[in-house]
Amino acid sequence: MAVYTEVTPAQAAALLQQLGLGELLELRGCPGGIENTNYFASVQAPDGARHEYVLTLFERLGFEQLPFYLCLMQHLAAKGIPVPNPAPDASGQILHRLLGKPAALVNKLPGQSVLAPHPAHCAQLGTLLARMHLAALDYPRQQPNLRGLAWWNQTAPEVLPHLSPAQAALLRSELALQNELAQQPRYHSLPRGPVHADLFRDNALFEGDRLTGVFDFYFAGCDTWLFDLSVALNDWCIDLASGQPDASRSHALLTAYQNLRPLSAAEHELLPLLLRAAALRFWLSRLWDWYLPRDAAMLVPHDPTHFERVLCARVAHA
Ligand SMILES: Nc1ncnc2c1ncn2[C@@H]1O[C@H](COP(=O)(O)OP(=O)(O)OP(=O)(O)O)[C@@H](O)[C@H]1O
Ligand SMILES: N[C@@H](CCO)C(=O)O
Repeated sequence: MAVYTEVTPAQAAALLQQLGLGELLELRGCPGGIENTNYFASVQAPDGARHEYVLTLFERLGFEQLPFYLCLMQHLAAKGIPVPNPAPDASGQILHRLLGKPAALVNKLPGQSVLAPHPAHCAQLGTLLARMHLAALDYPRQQPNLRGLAWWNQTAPEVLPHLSPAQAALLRSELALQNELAQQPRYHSLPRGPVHADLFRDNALFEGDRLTGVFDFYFAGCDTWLFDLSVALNDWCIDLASGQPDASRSHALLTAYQNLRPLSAAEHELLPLLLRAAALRFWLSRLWDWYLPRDAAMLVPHDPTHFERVLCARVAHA
């Protein structure tokens, strides 16, 4: 259960009152997630209707980074993209403070994650990803992807001492390749904008087979659209048992994405390298969580070897 900071019903009720949302009926600690404290809150609105919210206390992120993520969610929601919409107080503030920590209250999206997606699920995700990219084009705030190349370069030396010679060679050569790519004009020609950057299958919900929304924007940042697409392809379209890409799911996701936002010639050319970049990003972050846990009690690390296999598969297919 991801509750690192206990919130009492009275404390949650006071925040709901402050936001004018109504009376707290029930507060439940929320299972899943490794980064933040999450509670589900059932609320009776002043008009008597019952609404479900998610109360998040941010354990990793500070007050300075959060407006980028929360305002992006607000921007996308205002354009009809099914993402959680942070609730404002009377002065329009959507970043709150609870127990000294930054906090947000968002609507709870309906549905469940589909952890074994079929091509039809991937196609819906591809469509939504393209819609999000286009809808975020006029988002005015800037913040880099804080898990981008600069972070990879900074983090690699910390994890390298823990790796076997073969793993270290792979990490060094892939990092060198990405640093070289970042110098090239064709890389700088790629379209970019605010992107989710962590759109895994556990960050999307479906009701039956219908995609009802995506959430967890707390790794979002300005980066290439192709990187974001590659992150999604490396999760939704990979066979978890073998680490190998699944051709029919990849085709479905890419085709649906391109129906709304066709890839340029440079994007087609660079997709194999960005798939390697996206695999490297999550191999590195998982290695970092695995070997250098920030707080052992707080973090249940994901298995890094999965992304080592995905990276090897992407290198082999390149
Ligand atoms: N707006 C929402 N609507 C519905 N469910 C949500 C929403 N936000 C979070 N959840 C639920 O809470 C769980 C944890 O949320 P989330 O993944 O954001 O936590 P986290 O600690 O930031 O996770 P992660 O490990 O993915 O970084 C999700 O798996 C999901 O079930
Ligand atoms: N999606 C990340 C976790 C951070 O949200 C991973 O699977 O490594």
